[in-house]
Amino acid sequence: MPAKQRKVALLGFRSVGKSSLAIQFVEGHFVDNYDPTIENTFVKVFKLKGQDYELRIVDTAGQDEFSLFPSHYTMDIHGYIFVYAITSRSSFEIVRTLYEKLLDMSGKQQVPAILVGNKCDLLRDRAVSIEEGKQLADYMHAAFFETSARSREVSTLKKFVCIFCLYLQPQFL
Ligand SMILES: Nc1nc2c(ncn2[C@@H]2O[C@H](COP(=O)(O)OP(=O)(O)OP(=O)(O)O)[C@@H](O)[C@H]2O)c(=O)[nH]1
Repeated sequence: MPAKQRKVALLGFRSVGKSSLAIQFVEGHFVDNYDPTIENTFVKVFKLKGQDYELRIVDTAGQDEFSLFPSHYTMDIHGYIFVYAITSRSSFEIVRTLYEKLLDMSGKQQVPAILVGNKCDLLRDRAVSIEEGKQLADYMHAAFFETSARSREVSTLKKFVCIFCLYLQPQFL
């Protein structure tokens, strides 16, 4: 059976750990230094329930409320991973704005999305509660996870990739 192609985009504020999550998932290591992304695509091929998948992860540049939402992210993407850092209130608040911009630009009422609260290894610096994360995820009709690229919560990363590969709603494909 040929590999199924899937493409997801990582969206969120600057420095929340989008690249770190992608690198941890695809290459299996943590990058300590901060190197702002312009745009990068990671590819991972793997088997899930007997089916081969070729997953492309588009790592986007950090966005804020003033950024113009790049229109090409509204096309040819199977699902979106919105990332904030649990240590940054502003990174959490920006997610709703980005999500609304995406809906507005794509003309859709809903998109397949996962909300990820990253940096959960920094519990002492927590600025966003799990409850708030869940509430935002409900608003977005998204699955919700807290994770850490640093402490290798790879099982969590696998979980959300599985969601995109197996359970995407046909109407969005
Ligand atoms: N403690 C901790 N630090 C992290 C984690 N994830 C990323 N970082 C650090 O946060 C900084 C930013 O990480 P990046 O992965 O470059 O963030 P980004 O969202 O891709 O940033 P932009 O390219 O600006 O959009 C780096 O110094 C990482 O080492 C995490 O889970 N825990």
